[in-house]
Amino acid sequence: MQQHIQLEIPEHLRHKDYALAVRRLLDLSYDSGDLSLMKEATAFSKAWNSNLYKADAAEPIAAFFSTAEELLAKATALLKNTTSTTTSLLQAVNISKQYNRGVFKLNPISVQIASGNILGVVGENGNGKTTLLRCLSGQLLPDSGSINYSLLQSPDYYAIKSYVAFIPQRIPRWYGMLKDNLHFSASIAGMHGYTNEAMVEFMLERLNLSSYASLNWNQISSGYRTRFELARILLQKPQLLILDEPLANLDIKAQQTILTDLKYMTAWTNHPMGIVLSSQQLHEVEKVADTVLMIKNGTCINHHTTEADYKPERTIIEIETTASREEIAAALNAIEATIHFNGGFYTISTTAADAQQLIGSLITNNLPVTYFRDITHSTKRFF
Ligand SMILES: Nc1ncnc2c1ncn2[C@@H]1O[C@H](COP(=O)(O)OP(=O)(O)OP(=O)(O)O)[C@@H](O)[C@H]1O
Repeated sequence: MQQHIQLEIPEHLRHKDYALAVRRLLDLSYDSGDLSLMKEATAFSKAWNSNLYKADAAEPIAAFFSTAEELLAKATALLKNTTSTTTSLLQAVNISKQYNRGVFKLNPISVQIASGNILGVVGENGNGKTTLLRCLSGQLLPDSGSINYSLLQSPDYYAIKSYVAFIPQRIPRWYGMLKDNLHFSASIAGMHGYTNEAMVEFMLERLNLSSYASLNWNQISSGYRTRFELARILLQKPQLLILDEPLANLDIKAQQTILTDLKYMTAWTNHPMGIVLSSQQLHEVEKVADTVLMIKNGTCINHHTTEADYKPERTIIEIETTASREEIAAALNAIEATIHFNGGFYTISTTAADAQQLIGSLITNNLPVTYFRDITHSTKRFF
């Protein structure tokens, strides 16, 4: 369970996870709903990112801690007694889709999405992830089945468009200065004057985009384009955010940052939201998704919440090692297991031991293991 944010921040400070503490203070200020506090938190984060709180490389100066504590106290006093509750946002039952051209068919799939939750849709290229996401976002009409947008009284095209935001893999280009586009979007969402200014500055800082705000589309990489689009969409406060392959253009560090940020964002009490994202990065998605749906050739082959309801019969691990198959088998001793090699790593599967016993056996026998992962509960076991 996610710790209450105002209790979490002192822990981050104590453990010297300063950058995370600053990001969470921004979240806390947003939850307070107080614009002037958000402005203060934004200024604090900007000062941090400009190294103004670092006299030398080692530790931040005292003003960093006093400002952080002051912001924390102000936000805590302002917070309404709200905890993020889970509300159903969308229920799709047996939706299917076939295009006029081609042979691809999305076979009947049912999904439910609630606020505060992330649904990860995983699968390899061309298996139907985008088709499903476009159906859920109202861009494609399914051939059969039904989609209920739970909080919408009359789900016409415009109502669905403001309820569900869809960020495609290839984002249409923006014209002009990036921050001007954000001010424009905020004003369409009804934010003017001081509110518009404060919200755009906040969103830029929260997504670590402030130093790129005066650039234009051609001057930023595709990873930053995704983040700018995310900032633009968040200013419109959709109930449901659907992202198609948001990790595709990001390096591994940026992938992890955006996934944790998305997880934090679903817990914003000031703007509760559900998220659906598609990806081929199964391992990364599993770390943050509450539910993972795997699609193969247009069919959902696995749909599970991660993962109390799944009782595995076999233990499955994958390892990377320079040892041979024979050496692995010898190191496993009496544990009867099947060993597969895919050219990169070995997959070991057994009903006779748990993951600790397997890896314990390999390590005790001095096998040089450079990577290990227990995939017993992972969707990866279906690959
Ligand atoms: N408008 C269309 N008309 C005909 N076929 C289409 C159309 N859009 C997609 N397809 C086909 O449907 C199949 C599934 O495509 P889809 O984009 O949903 O898969 P995906 O899992 O998102 O793949 P990727 O990861 O490559 O984006 C593919 O074979 C694709 O060529």
